[in-house]
Amino acid sequence: MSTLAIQSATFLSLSLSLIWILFRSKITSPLTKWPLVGNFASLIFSTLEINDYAAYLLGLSDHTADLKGPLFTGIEFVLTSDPENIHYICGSNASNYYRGEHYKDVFEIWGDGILVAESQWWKFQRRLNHSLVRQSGFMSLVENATNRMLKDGLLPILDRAAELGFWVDMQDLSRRFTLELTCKFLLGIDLDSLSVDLPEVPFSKAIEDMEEAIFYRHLKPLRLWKLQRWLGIGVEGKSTKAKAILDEFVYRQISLKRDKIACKEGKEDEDLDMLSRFMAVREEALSHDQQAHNPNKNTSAKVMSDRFLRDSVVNMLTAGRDTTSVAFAWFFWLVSTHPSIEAKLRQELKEAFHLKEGDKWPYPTYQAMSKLVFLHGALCEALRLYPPVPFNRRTAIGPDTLPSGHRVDKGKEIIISTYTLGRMESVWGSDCLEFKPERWISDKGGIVHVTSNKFNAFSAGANQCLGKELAMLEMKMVAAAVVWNYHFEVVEGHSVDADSSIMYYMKHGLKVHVAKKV
Ligand code: HEM
Repeated sequence: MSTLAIQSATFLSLSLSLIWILFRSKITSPLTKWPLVGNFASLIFSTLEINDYAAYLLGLSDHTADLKGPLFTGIEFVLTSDPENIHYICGSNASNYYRGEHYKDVFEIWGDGILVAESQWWKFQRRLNHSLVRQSGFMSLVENATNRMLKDGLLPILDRAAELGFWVDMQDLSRRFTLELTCKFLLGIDLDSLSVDLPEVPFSKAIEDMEEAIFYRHLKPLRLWKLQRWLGIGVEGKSTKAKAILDEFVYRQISLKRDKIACKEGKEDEDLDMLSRFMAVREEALSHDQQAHNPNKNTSAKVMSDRFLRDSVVNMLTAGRDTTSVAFAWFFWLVSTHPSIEAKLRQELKEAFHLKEGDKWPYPTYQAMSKLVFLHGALCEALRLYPPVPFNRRTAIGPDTLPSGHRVDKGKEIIISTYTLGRMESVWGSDCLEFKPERWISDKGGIVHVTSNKFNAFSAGANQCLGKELAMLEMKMVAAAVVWNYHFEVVEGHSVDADSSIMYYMKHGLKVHVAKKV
C-alpha cells in the first residue's frame, strides 16, 4: 500500500473515532442541537431501538424535549411523556390540537376514515362506529367467533406443534387470529388463514408494507419520501404496490357484499357485520340526498361514495387487527418468561371456572371473563410495557405553552411517547420495569383504574380507542384459553427485539416450542 493511502486511511479512522467519541462521550448531550444535524447526530450513532432512544432522551430532559432534525429537512417536534402535558394536549386543551397538516398524506392507507378525520367528519364517523360496536348482539358475535376460531383454528395448530415438536411463531399466529376475527365482525367472512398449512394472505402482508413506509415517513423529510413515492423506489415503491393489493381486496369484498344483500332483497337482513351496516348508512344518505332540504349535505356526499365504504373497512381492519395481535405477542412472551405469573394465572382460572389440572377448557362466556382480575392486570402490564401503538402525534393549531413550560408555535408537532410513559419511575414507581400484574389489583381484590394520561396504550381524550372493551374481551378470551392449554418455551437463541414500525411488532417474531397442559 502506498504511503499516501496509509496516511489517508489513518486520517479517516482518526476523524471517525473523534466524531464517535464526541457523540458518545458524556460531555456531549444528545439534547445538544448541532449546527447541521440538529439533535439527530446522537440518534445516528445510537445502537438503541428508536422507542428506547426516545425513553433515553426523555429521561435526560425531565420528560419533554424540543428536538430538531438536520438542516433543510423541516423536521422539528416536541417529544413528551409528561402525564400533565398528555392530559393538556388530549384533554383540557384538546381544541388547540389536531392530527396535523400532512397527517392524511403520511397515513394514506386510511384515506378519509376515522383514524385521520377531523372536526364534523370525524364526529360523524365516531358516532357511527361507536353505535356499531355497541349494537345489541355485537359482543355475542365476537364471543362466538372468538371461541370458534380458538376451537377450529389456533388450538389445533398449537396441538399439532406440541405433538410433532416443531416451533411456531406466536406473533404470526396471533396476527392470523386477529385478522380472522376482525374480518368476521367487519366483513362477515372467513379467510381460512388459520389452517394448519398457514397460507400466505397477500392483503395482510400489504398492510405491513404500508405500515413500514408510514414509520419511515416520520423520520424522512416530506419532500424526500414524496419523491421516493413518485419514483416508486424503496419502501415507498413497496407501499404503492401494497395499497393496490389492499384496495383490490376491499373493493372486491364491497362488491360481494352488495351482491349478497341484493339476493336477500325483501327478506329480513340479520347480518351484524360492520360492512353491512356501513352500507345501510350509505343507502340512507342516498335517499336523504334526494330530499330537497337535506341539512347534512356535506357529510351525505362523503357517505355516498364507495370510498367511504373502503375507508371505513380499512380503518377498522388496521385498528382492530394489528394492535391486538401485537399485544398478544408481548403478553405470551412475558408469560412464558415469568413462570410464577403463569402459575398465578392458571390458579385464577382454576378458581374462577372450577377446573382441575388436565380438565378440558370450558370456553366460558364473555361475561364470565370479568371475574379474571389477575389476567386483566397481566394484560394491562403487557400493554403498559409494550404498547402496540408506541407513539402518537398531535399538531398545535395556535401558539401555546405546555404545562411543562415548553412553548409550541402554531403548526408545531408534538409526539407523545406512550412507550416511555409506561416505563417512568415517577408514574409507576421504582419497579416500573418489572412485569407485575399485582399493581393493577386493589387491596380489596378489585381492578385498579389508572387515568389515561398515565396509562395511554388506548390513547386519551376524545380520540380514545373505540375498540378498547372489545380488545380487552378478545384478549382475555384468547389468553385464558391458551394459558390453560399450553406452556411456551422461547426457542433457544431466538432474540426478541422490537421492529421499526408504527406498531410495536417483534422484529423476528416470537418463536416458541409448545408443551400441552391438557
Ligand atoms: C390492544 C388493542 C388496541 C390498542 C392498544 C388500541 C390503541 C388505540 C390507540 C392508541 C388509538 C388512538 C389513535 C389516535 O389517537 O390517533 C386508537 C383508536 C382507535 N381504535 Fe384502537 N386499539 C386497540 C384495539 C382496537 C380494536 C379491537 C378496535 C376495533 C374494533 C379499535 C378501534 C379503534 C378506532 C375506531 C379508533 C379511532 C378512534 C377515534 O379517532 O375516534 N381499536 N386505538
